[in-house]
Amino acid sequence: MTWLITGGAGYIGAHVARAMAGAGEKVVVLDDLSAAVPARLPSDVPLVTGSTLDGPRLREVLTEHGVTGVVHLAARKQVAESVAEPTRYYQENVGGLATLLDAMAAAGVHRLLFSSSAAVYGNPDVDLITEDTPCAPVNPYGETKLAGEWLVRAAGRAYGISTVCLRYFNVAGAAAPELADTGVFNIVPMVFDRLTRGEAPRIFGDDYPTPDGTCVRDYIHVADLAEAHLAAARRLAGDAPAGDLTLNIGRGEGVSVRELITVIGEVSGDGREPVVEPRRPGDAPRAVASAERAARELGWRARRDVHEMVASAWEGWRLHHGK
Ligand SMILES: O=c1ccn([C@@H]2O[C@H](COP(=O)(O)OP(=O)(O)O[C@H]3O[C@H](CO)[C@@H](O)[C@H](O)[C@H]3O)[C@@H](O)[C@H]2O)c(=O)[nH]1
Repeated sequence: MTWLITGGAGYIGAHVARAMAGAGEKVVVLDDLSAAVPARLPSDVPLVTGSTLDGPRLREVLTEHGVTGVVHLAARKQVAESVAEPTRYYQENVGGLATLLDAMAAAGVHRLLFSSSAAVYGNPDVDLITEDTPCAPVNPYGETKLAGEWLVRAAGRAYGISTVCLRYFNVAGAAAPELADTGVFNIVPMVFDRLTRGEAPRIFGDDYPTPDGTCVRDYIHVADLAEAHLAAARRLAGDAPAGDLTLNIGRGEGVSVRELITVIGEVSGDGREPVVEPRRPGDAPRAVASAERAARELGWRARRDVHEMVASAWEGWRLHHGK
């Protein structure tokens, strides 16, 4: 197998590229460098600069590198931006995927791993979200991921492509400091940012129907997530056809905002009391995966806990922000 990883120079992509290359898989990365740190990639992984919207370029890369499977992560992923610029999200996330699927069909590539999101579920009122929980996304970002899954399955049937869709829950941490997320869009870097400025962390609402009143999420270490990709890629490459698997990728364990901020205080040595602010529009009280199907289908389970996520993210934060 030779795997093309689209978006492979981004935060999650570089972890996947390293995990797959480190496990002996042959890997090529395609990235438009819009959110990339190319130095994240191992030196023996070729980096092709290009967009998944560019069909001729995609066909060229698939053919020239003898690609036999694709791990498609290239996408825009900010919820607020998707609300402000929905057409861009549909164009890049759904249009880019359609272009990629056409190129794969033309080049005879029959295996695809698609990066989806827990955002496809919206705000379901359940204790554990299974893959059969109805999908009802509440923002354009989640819609593009759900539409992407539909397209993946339809094209899989039409073109004979085996597919796996991985629905990531809340990704955090870093496998090495230089691989850390440089964006400040999710709770862990947002709290680090506040502490670095000498400000109290913010809790967006403490009147939710949860044990401590703050929102509960299923945080997953990006190194575990990368290992899930490796397991899924091997499943796709194996003799037993994968068909069209759809899997939650989480730990199956809920952690509240207040609990997470306590861990961040312990790790950073700055345990100042958070301030409670109004609820952030659109937040679900609880979003926790059932991780059973992934365990059954891939023999994969997350191994790293929240403390490890926060500690590794903090090392990366200190490297990038010179603290
Ligand atoms: O300073 C902060 C930042 C966040 N939060 C809360 O922390 C929780 C987690 O927030 P965030 O890290 O922004 O993640 P989510 O809103 O859960 O969304 C993430 O996780 C989803 C999958 O579960 C993905 O679809 C999204 O793209 C990704 O941003 C939410 O309840 C927020 O209200 C705070 O209380 N204070």
